Amino acid sequence: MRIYHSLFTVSKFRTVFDFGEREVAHWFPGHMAKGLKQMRASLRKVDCIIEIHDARIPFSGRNPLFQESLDVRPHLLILNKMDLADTSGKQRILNQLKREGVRNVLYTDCLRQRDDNVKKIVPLVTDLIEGGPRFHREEEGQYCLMVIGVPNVGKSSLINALRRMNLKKGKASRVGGEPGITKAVLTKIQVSERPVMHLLDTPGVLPPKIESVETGMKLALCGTILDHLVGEDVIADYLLFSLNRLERFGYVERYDLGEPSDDIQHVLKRIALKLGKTQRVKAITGVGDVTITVPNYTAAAYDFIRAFRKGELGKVMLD
Ligand SMILES: Nc1nc2c(ncn2[C@@H]2O[C@H](COP(=O)(O)OP(=O)(O)OP(=O)(O)O)[C@@H](O)[C@H]2O)c(=O)[nH]1
Repeated sequence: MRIYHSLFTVSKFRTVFDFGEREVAHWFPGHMAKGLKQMRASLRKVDCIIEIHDARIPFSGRNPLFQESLDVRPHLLILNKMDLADTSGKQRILNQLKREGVRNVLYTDCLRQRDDNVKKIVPLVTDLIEGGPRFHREEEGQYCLMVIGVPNVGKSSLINALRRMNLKKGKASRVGGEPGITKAVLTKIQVSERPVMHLLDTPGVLPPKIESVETGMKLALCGTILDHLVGEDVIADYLLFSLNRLERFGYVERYDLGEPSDDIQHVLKRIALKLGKTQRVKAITGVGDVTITVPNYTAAAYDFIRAFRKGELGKVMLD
């Protein structure tokens, strides 16, 4: 990959992103918070909470709403999608998390067939549970875990990876439901024999905590908020801003741009032309109608965002 002169970075790129008058209040649809109450009820039956979040945003958007339940039980933070994250500053992140009281952290890639860190989860969780008092549940002799996190961070993928690795069979055997647990979290999946450990097979979906427009934009970039609520055009612009800020210039060659640019209209136009995403529109002129070809900016924005989410524009750390 070509190295672009850092002078370019200093002189031509925006140093701050103009978020305008955007309102984040509607970026998380209210109905998604509905599950929280249900989740709180089932948390009482849980010995360890596995919170999963996107490794590209270890701080942004994590929801502390369940924290009161955490006081009495161990908590493991899984930073997933590590294959998409720039983990060179891992120690800084672990230190900051520690200062915030988050001590148990594992990085995972749940799509990898055999991820060594996914393998570490059951032994680590066992240590955590056995190292602390199990209020109310001392008599049961079985451990129950719950996976929680904001949308699209890989909760289901983690559950599948745990099943794949620990059950050594394609499909998990289901164990009977318990009265008093809502239907949505009725099913438990065994993930370990010694000690007997179950996982509630329906993960808890938390609404992301969107404390600022920038947090919202990072969450959107990682696919945690529905794109259309934020707007693909502004997500694409924030992506361009972020790639330039992080000096991830893979997009320049991918889309034959020649040199980095900070102008999203210019970049999207080049993407559209490169990918053949153009539209023919009729224009009325003084001498009659003519058909002209114009770039499809929306389709180009989609491609740009999708390429980023697949890791094709390089690994990043957005926090
Ligand atoms: N690159 C990468 N992608 C992943 C990883 N884990 C999950 N994904 C992808 O992320 C997307 C979301 O994964 P899910 O497991 O459905 O996430 P979820 O948290 O259960 O999503 P919701 O049901 O929307 O709350 C899917 O496209 C997965 O293939 C990972 O470790 N790396």
